[in-house]
Amino acid sequence: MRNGLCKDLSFSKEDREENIRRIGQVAHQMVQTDFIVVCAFISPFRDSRDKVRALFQKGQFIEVFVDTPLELCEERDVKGLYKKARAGEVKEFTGIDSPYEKPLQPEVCIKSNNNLTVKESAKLIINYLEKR
Ligand SMILES: Nc1ncnc2c1ncn2[C@@H]1O[C@H](COP(=O)(O)OS(=O)(=O)O)[C@@H](OP(=O)(O)O)[C@H]1O
Ligand SMILES: Nc1ncnc2c1ncn2[C@@H]1O[C@H](COP(=O)(O)OP(=O)(O)O)[C@@H](O)[C@H]1O
Repeated sequence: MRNGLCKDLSFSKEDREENIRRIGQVAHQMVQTDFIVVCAFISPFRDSRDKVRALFQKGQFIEVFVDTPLELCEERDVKGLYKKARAGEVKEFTGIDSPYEKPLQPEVCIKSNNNLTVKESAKLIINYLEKR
């Protein structure tokens, strides 16, 4: 999305809101035509997530919170961006100088610091889908 449909957007609060709004609209259109859509975006603002949720029928929108402490994100630092953010080379970086509002009642919460493998974490989502 950020390479295409949203490439005009920055990481300011307003642009992140617009990013998630567009993503929600596209996902909604796709769900209308019977796609199952999986989105993995930071979506740091509760209000933006709730607005997307409101587009869908009850039970159609499943919020998965991958709950990872900042220290662990920084330890993993897969792309070296936390280091750059700490050095002031990347601005408005989530968790450093841009906020993240934790979901209050996500359908699924995956604690990423409890030594589960990626596969075991994914299984928690599958379990939720199978049970409902
Ligand atoms: N300042 C800043 N803050 C947060 N993230 C940043 C920033 N700059 C770049 N990136 C990279 O952009 C990807 C996250 O974009 P999202 O569209 O998910 O963000 S948001 O939902 O609009 O907040 C994510 O990339 P991927 O890991 O490739 O998904 C981030 O690493
Ligand atoms: N249990 C786990 N759950 C999720 N990611 C994990 C776990 N253990 C290690 N990792 C690693 O954490 C990193 C997550 O990075 P990334 O995919 O960039 O996440 P995000 O886009 O959500 O920030 C990957 O390198 C992944 O292998």
